[in-house]
Order: sequence, then structure tokens, then C-alpha cells
Amino acid sequence: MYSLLSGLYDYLTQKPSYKILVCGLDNSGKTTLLEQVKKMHGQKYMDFKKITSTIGLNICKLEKSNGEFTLWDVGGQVVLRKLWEKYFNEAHGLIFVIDGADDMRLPEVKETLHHVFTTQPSHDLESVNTTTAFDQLPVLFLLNKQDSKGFKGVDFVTERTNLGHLLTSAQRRNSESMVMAVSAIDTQGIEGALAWIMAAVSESSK
Ligand SMILES: Nc1nc2c(ncn2[C@@H]2O[C@H](COP(=O)(O)OP(=O)(O)OP(=O)(O)O)[C@@H](O)[C@H]2O)c(=O)[nH]1
Ligand SMILES: [Mg+2]
Repeated sequence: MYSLLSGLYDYLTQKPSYKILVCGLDNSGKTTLLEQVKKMHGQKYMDFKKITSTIGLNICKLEKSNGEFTLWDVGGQVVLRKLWEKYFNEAHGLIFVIDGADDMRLPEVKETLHHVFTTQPSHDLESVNTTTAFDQLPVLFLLNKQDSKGFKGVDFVTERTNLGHLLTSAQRRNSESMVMAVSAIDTQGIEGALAWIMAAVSESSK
């Protein structure tokens, strides 16, 4: 009887669990961000200087009052990018990390954004048709390396990558999207970014 009641109690008090996929080009700082999040939450983390390019999956679990959130950090090298979409079905939200200090790679960011989130070639940008994943999941675009001298700022990156068109099209869909600047190294903006994606994910899953 006790185990039946405790089982029922566990069931009723069980928190929902959400998966958030962290993708973006190689070297944008995804793993450093995840390790910093672990550090900020008192978890075991990797020395930032020892982080190498990700091949598999790096995971960070966060227990919050409104649910259990698992962040999945996947590799951003060209050959690994086609794997991102395989995780979209299981994800409740996406974080797309952009190196905000590397303007040389912004054209590649632009191509990748259009390849991953739209259903049309990148030259046709006036009326963006977005993918089902983009239409249905909350998406947070994080401009990382805000601490860096070469950081370009939200307006510059938004314009160079056509992120603006994606965001405008996002206003027509049900799910939310947002652009924020952070520094994975010195923690600027990370708390706000986590708060936004967690709230958006739990809200959109209702
Ligand atoms: N200045 C600065 N450098 C950063 C920041 N975040 C990451 N880096 C540096 O950027 C480089 C790449 O970081 P990673 O975390 O390995 O990048 P990644 O996106 O996980 O790369 P892949 O695993 O190859 O997809 C490293 O040299 C980091 O120290 C940041 O906020 N500021
Ligand atoms: Mg990595």
C-alpha cells in the first residue's frame, strides 16, 4: 500500500523534462558555454583551456523548480552539422550560438542559418519560409564572445547574417525566438539567456 501511494506521489510530483539542443558553427563557443553553465551551477566542469572541438555529445542537466532541463551540445564542424537536424525531433528548444567576434565567418553563419532553418536557397530572402522545427520550437540565437574586443554587436550580426529576416518570419509563427549577447568566458548574459530559453520551452510545451 505504501509503495503504491509513494509511487502515486512520485508520479504527481514528477517534474517535466525538457531537452534543449545547442548548435552553431565550430569554434563559436558552445562547449565553453556549457562548461561555464555547469560551473555556475556548482557542477563538475572541464577546464576551459582543455576543451577541444566536440565530436560526440556534451550534456548538462539543470534541475529547476519548473522542470529538468537537459542541454545537448553538439559538434559544429561541417561534417557534423547534418546531425543537428536528427536531434530536432527530440528537442523542446534550440540555442544557436554565433561567434560575435568573428566577422570573417558571418557569411558561413548566414548560409548555415538558411540551410538549417529555411526551406529555400539563401538568395531568396525576402519571404523566408522556415522549417517545421523553426516554426514549432523556441529558438535563442546567442552572440557569444561579448568580452572580446572584436565583438560586433547584435545589430551588425543580425544584418550580416540575415537573422532579421528569420526573426521577422518568427513573429508570424507560434513559437518564440530571441537574440541575446553573452560571454561564455566571463558569464555576462548567461543567466538571462538560460532564464529566457527555459521559460520559452516550458511555456511552449503546455
Ligand atoms: N573570448 C572568448 N572566447 C571564447 C568564448 N567562448 C569560447 N571561446 C573560445 O572559442 C574557442 C572555441 O570554443 P569551443 O567551446 O570549443 O567551441 P565549440 O562551439 O564547442 O566548437 P565545436 O565543438 O568545434 O563545435 C576556444 O578557444 C574558447 O576558449 C567567449 O565567450 N569569449
Ligand atoms: Mg564543442
